Amino acid sequence: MASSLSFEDPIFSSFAFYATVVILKMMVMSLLTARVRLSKGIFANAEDGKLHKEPKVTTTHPEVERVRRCHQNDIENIVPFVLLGILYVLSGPDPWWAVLRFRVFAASRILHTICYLTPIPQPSRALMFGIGLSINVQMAVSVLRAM
Ligand SMILES: N[C@@H](CCC(=O)N[C@@H](CS)C(=O)NCC(=O)O)C(=O)O
Repeated sequence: MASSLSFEDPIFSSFAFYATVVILKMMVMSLLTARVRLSKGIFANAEDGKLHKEPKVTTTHPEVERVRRCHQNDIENIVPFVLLGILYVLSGPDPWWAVLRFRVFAASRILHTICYLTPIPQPSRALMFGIGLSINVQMAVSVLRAM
């Protein structure tokens, strides 16, 4: 049965919740990057460090770049999740599977960040990335099969 993009639709309502959770998580990465920059005095542009005691302008600091890569990885995976998720909801998926997919995706992205920033040895991060990617592929296949 087809679903609709209404909060009264339980599948869309679940999607909206988990999509918002992962979007907020992704937005937090900007704040984390700023925090690492300020604590280390590392800036991407000369004008950014004007108020810092000992500013250093570089785009190769390992800790700053790690947070930035983590943010970039979120963008590569969470943007497709949000776009595919809308199409997936409209394709009328099985509610149990749909909610499970949204939950597993959100958990995998939160754990991916923890693995990246801690850092926890591989293949933990690769596994979390793979789980999230697999959910996106599953939703894409469901959408194509609904045509
Ligand atoms: N753009 C990614 C594509 C592959 C990917 O996302 N791999 C996962 C698991 S190893 C990852 O966390 N990559 C680290 C990253 O994107 O910085 C990369 O360059 O690694």
